[in-house]
Amino acid sequence: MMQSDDLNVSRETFAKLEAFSDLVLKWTPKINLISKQSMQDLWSRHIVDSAQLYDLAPPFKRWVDLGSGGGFPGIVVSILGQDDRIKREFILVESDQRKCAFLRTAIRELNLQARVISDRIEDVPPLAADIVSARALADLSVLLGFAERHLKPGGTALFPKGAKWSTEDEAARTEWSYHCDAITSKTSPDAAVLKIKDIKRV
Ligand SMILES: C[S@@+](CC[C@H](N)C(=O)[O-])C[C@H]1O[C@@H](n2cnc3c(N)ncnc32)[C@H](O)[C@@H]1O
Repeated sequence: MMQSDDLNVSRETFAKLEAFSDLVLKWTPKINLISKQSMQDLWSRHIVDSAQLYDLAPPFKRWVDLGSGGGFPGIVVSILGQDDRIKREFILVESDQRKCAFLRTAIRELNLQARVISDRIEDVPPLAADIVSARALADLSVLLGFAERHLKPGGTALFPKGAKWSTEDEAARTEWSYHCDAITSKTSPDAAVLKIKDIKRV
C-alpha cells in the first residue's frame, strides 16, 4: 500500500490525494475519467505520474493545466501546491462540461485554490501563466501553440510524453524553436517529462 513518504508529502496532503482518488473511482463508471484498466493502478498510472510534474516546476504563482479531464495533473498539482504562506492559483481548462462538473466538485470538496474554465483552450483569452501543463492532450507541435498563447514571457511548459517523445520533438522543431530538457519519467523509463522554455514560431 502507498504511504505518504513514497510521495514525500505531509499526511494532510496525502489524505487529500486519497480523497481525490476516491472521487475519481466514484465518478469514473459514470463519466469515464480514466480507463477501466487503469482504475486498479490509479496511484502509479495517474497520481504519481502527475505529481512528478510538481517537483519539476520552478517557483510559480499561476499554474494553468490544459485539457485537465479527470484532474491529471491539474487537481493533483493543486493539492500539492496548497500552502497558506504562498498565494498560488491553479486554473484548469477543460471543454467537456461533465468533466468540468467533476473538477469543480473535487475543488469544492478538497477546498483547493483552483478554478475551472469550461471552454476550448483556443478560445480562452491568454492566461499569462508561469507554468502550463498538459497531459495526454495533443502532439507536441499543437501543445507548443497552446503554451505560446497561455504562458507569460519566461514561463515554463511541462508536458509528460510517452516513448515517442523524441520523434514528436523532431517534428515540432520544423515549426517551433524552444529550449527543451527531457527528464526521464518516474513511472516509465521510456517516457519523459518535457520541460520547455523560450517558445517561438520559426
Ligand atoms: C485524453 S484526455 C486527458 C485528460 C487528462 N489530462 C489526463 O491526463 O488524464 C484529453 C482531455 O482534453 C480535453 N480537451 C481536448 N481538446 C480540448 C480543447 N481544445 N480545449 C479544452 N479541452 C480539450 C478533453 O475533453 C479531455 O478531457
